[in-house]
Amino acid sequence: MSSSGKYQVYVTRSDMPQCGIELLKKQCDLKVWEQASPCPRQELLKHVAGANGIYCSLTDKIDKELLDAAGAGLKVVATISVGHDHIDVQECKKRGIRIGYTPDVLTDATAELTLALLLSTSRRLPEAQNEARTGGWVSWAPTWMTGPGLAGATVGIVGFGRIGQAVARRVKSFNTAKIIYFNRSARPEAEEVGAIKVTFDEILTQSDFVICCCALVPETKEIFNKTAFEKMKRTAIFVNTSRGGTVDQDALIEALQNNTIRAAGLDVTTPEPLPLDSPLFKLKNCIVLPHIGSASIEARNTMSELTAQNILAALNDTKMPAELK
Ligand SMILES: O=CC(=O)O
Repeated sequence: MSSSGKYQVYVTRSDMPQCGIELLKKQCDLKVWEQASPCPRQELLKHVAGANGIYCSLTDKIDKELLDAAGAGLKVVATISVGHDHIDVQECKKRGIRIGYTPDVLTDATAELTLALLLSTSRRLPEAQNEARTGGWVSWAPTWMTGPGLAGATVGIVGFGRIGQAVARRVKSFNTAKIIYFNRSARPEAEEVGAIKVTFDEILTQSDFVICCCALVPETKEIFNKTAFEKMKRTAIFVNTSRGGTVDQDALIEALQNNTIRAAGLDVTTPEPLPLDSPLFKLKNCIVLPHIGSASIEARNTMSELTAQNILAALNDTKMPAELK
């Protein structure tokens, strides 16, 4: 606690949506990294000292070293993200530090972005816009700027949690022929959209569109590797809105360069930001977005409020609205 008798919360960047920050201010003393960019590691280690709560984002690595730097008074780490691969969950559990995250409230936004990326990639929107702007649009042409449609296609979804399901519901409205999914366990929600559980190999070999929506855990690290891309149809479109770590990126680059698959739409990469000299930026058959899956105004505001509510609940030893168990 600070000298005012209030809990101290460290906020790792200055541009967190204010609605959450205002909630916290009413009850806590806030220290905020002064820049609208990730707090550099050494600064972060210094600034978290004595904090009872940390409001962080997916760019902050919350590991043993950071927890040590915060000290024994730390009760809660709350991330403004649904993904939590940046947090050493076991280490937090061991120390009795509770973890807050933001499931559900970003599901629609992320599913919307996934569909936007899917359609932009298949129908080549950035390439087409570039042609229109730079004189490539000479006349309407029957085979120019064509790409595969979703109607009649088989769509494979890897990871059938909240976001995978929301993607499936949206995809279905495009009159797809079949939706298949790969997930650790069968999901009853699949029935609603007629999605069928298959093996990972079946996803690869049968899908016209392969969409990665799974969490990054040891079992999903680089599941999209050279072998996986080679099993996909040569006409397949690959979309990733989960984490860059699910993909062996060099293998993907090779698959795109050699037309082993048709195209890829990526909202996530390794590393982030993706260096400007990455071959991915040079490929016409690849769209790279800067990790904006949840970036609807509404979702980001709600995520910030939920992050604040998670912190307040943990500091008051009550039920957190979204605690990672
Ligand atoms: O990637 C975004 C999130 O995990 O919320």
